Amino acid sequence: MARTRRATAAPAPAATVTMTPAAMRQAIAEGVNAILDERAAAQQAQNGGIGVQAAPAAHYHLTLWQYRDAVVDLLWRYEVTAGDTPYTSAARFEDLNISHELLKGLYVAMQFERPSKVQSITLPMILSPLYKSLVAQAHNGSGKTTCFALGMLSRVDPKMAAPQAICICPTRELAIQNYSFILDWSFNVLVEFRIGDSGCLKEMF
Ligand SMILES: Nc1ncnc2c1ncn2[C@@H]1O[C@H](COP(=O)(O)OP(=O)(O)OP(=O)(O)O)[C@@H](O)[C@H]1O
Repeated sequence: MARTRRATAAPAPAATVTMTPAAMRQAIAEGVNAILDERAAAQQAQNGGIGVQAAPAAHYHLTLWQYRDAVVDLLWRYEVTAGDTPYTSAARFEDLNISHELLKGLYVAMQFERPSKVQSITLPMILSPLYKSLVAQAHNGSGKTTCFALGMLSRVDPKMAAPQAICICPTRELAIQNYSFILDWSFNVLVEFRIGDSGCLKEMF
């Protein structure tokens, strides 16, 4: 149901809009309010024209959570602005500055069809100039590992036989998990990966 309602209130397409974070927050608030207004109107119609009371804050947050997909979709429609550099979110992996080998890994080895939401927003920031630092937060299993793995691999030069990227993990288990993920999808990229501890780093450099 939320999807149908959202379609009627669709904002302008990404290509025409550049937004600051504040303007984006405002647009999200307006989008969510529009959804809530429609919902209240529908309830009012169901109640024979009797209006419903304004939602208390806790209820509003709960509703916002229920409509999180709508919020993310609204976010996704706009250009993402980081500092003074605007990035357009990517709908396809081909829209990104990634090599043929890495694309093949995504499509053939991993069988991904298109970027997840966190990927579509963060990958343009990681893969295009000015290559700014990025801190991203998203749900478990939303595709964050692919973001930083792609970021690392796309900046490595396979012709240079020297350590070029380090992925620091809080536990050895996570390091092993990331290692096997990267091995799986970068099967055709001529780069060597090692897993180790601080001693291993000394040895490598
Ligand atoms: N674009 C995509 N299309 C389809 N599947 C994907 C995509 N990106 C990631 N996945 C798959 O979704 C699963 C979770 O991805 P990933 O491990 O990158 O998420 P995560 O956000 O890092 O998870 P966690 O927070 O648990 O570390 C994996 O099986 C991965 O292969």
